[in-house]
Amino acid sequence: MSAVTLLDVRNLNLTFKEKGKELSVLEDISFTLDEGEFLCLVGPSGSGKSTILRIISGILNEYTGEVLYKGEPNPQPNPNVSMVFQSFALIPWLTVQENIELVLEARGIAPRQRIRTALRYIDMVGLDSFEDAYPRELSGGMKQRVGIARALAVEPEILLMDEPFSALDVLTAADLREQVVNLWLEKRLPLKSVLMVTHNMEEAVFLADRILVLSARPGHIIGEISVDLPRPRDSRDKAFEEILDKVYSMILSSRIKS
Ligand SMILES: Nc1ncnc2c1ncn2[C@@H]1O[C@H](COP(=O)(O)OP(=O)(O)OP(=O)(O)O)[C@@H](O)[C@H]1O
Repeated sequence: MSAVTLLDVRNLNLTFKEKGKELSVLEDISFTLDEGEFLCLVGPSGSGKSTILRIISGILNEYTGEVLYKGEPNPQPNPNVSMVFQSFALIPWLTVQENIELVLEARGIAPRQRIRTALRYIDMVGLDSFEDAYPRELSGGMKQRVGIARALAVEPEILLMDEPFSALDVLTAADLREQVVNLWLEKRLPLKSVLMVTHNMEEAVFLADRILVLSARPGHIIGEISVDLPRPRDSRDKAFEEILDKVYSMILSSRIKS
């Protein structure tokens, strides 16, 4: 039985207009995200990776093309989609719990339920006893745990992640990567699929079922690589290295051609 397609992105084109100049950013981007899939988008800086996430999350809507969610036009915003940001995007004057409750309030969840849900997700990301801390009191890794808890607390089917680990030190990033993959694999949550943007090819091979490689701006998809490796993955395995080489070669060959 083939998997249900959650997102169907068709022929996205986007040109930003700034100070009378046109900047073509996305060129004919088409891909799908299936139920149960972890999909990574990699590509050079400026290739439009974040722009694709912003379109899917409904923040940007000046594109041409289509985004379908389960075969229907993607609602803007789509309550089944939430996002984790590279810069954490926490509100500095709110505590950990209040940061999470805020998104629940925006979704119309009643106060008591908000408290219960926020505490459950704070616990899930390993931050129990930090409910009352302010962002300034937290390390980068802890801030991103809050970012992840906040995104999961609205119980999305699709998690969008925009370079979520790139501002963290190597060990913290490795730890959080593993936790995210476990939360997704455990299937305890309504979360079905993840679409993640990263600069880090090794991270993509570690996490993804499938990697889409974007060209330099204007971004178009130059290739797709399936990562058919058992989990947990080890970057020192030969099969891992072979796939990583494929990703690098695809990016390098597109640079040589352009
Ligand atoms: N609102 C905007 N107005 C004008 N140009 C924009 C706007 N947002 C993004 N851009 C430009 O669009 C291009 C793509 O940006 P985007 O952030 O999507 O790329 P990216 O692949 O995510 O880059 P990076 O990996 O560096 O984060 C860049 O050249 C950026 O400067």
